[in-house]
Amino acid sequence: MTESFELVDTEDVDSPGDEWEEIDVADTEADRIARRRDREFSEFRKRIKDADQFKVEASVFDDATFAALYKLVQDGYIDAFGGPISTGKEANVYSALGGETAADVLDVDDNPEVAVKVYRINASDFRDMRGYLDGDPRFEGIGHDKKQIVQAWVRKEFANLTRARKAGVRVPEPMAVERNVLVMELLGLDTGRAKRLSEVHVENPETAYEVIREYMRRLYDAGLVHGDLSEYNVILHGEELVVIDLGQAVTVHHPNSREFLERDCHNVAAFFRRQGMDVTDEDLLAFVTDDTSD
Ligand SMILES: Nc1ncnc2c1ncn2[C@@H]1O[C@H](COP(=O)(O)OP(=O)(O)OP(=O)(O)O)[C@@H](O)[C@H]1O
Repeated sequence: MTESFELVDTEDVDSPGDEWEEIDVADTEADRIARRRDREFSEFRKRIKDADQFKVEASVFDDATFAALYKLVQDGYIDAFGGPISTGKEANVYSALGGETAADVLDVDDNPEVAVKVYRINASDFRDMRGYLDGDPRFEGIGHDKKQIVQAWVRKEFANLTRARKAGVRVPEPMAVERNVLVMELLGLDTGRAKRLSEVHVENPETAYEVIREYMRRLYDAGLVHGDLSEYNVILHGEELVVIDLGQAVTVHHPNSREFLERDCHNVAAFFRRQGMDVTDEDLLAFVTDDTSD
């Protein structure tokens, strides 16, 4: 059997002319850029690993975390890394010198110091995290892949901080989120490590209580419940009380939001009872939900 084929005029055949050369050139340029990026990235990784205060922690970062940090440096949120502030179960918090973009966000002239919260994908208890994302319309359709869950969690913390600020609750100003890394305003700078409410002597507990219950009410009016509020997640920043750790905060749509709110009220009221105040969990709950009969 003979194969049949159609003869075509050579002029109709694409010639390996300009077009092909162009493709070749573009390929080479892309390769060059990719090689340069790889080189810069490994230099960056080495620099972080060699940074004195960063040594131990950096050795536990995976490549994806390095890539996220690298992007944040490129985007001007981070200029130089400082030391660890806290090593938690799920995340470590570091201080860093912010870049130009960070200065723009905070509207300051000099590069500000920033807090960098790095969630550890492997160490995170993502099953527990998954539960907190349930019923949250902002994170519908999130699957069960742990990397995705941790990243959704970090975006959720960023979104919660943004919403809380809009509602008039003093929380750290969120600046950027990249994969498992969150950059935010650094608190308690002048005094070294930021002090928690649990670590200080509260001279005027009445005022502190009024501020915190007002924050809780504003948060609730904005459709959020903190979910882990206590004297450990309120930081003293100068004269201000600042609420932190909004990763687990849920919207009021969450099936357990009422239970979380009651727990928050209990923790807060119990702390102020220990300061000698006559406050009840129920009164606080009624204040927050505006469910007062008077
Ligand atoms: N914006 C910030 N500025 C300064 N310090 C901060 C900031 N955010 C967090 N920290 C410090 O890091 C600690 C841990 O932060 P956070 O509670 O957000 O993380 P976490 O991983 O949930 O911690 P934990 O496992 O202890 O609950 C805080 O107690 C505080 O000392």
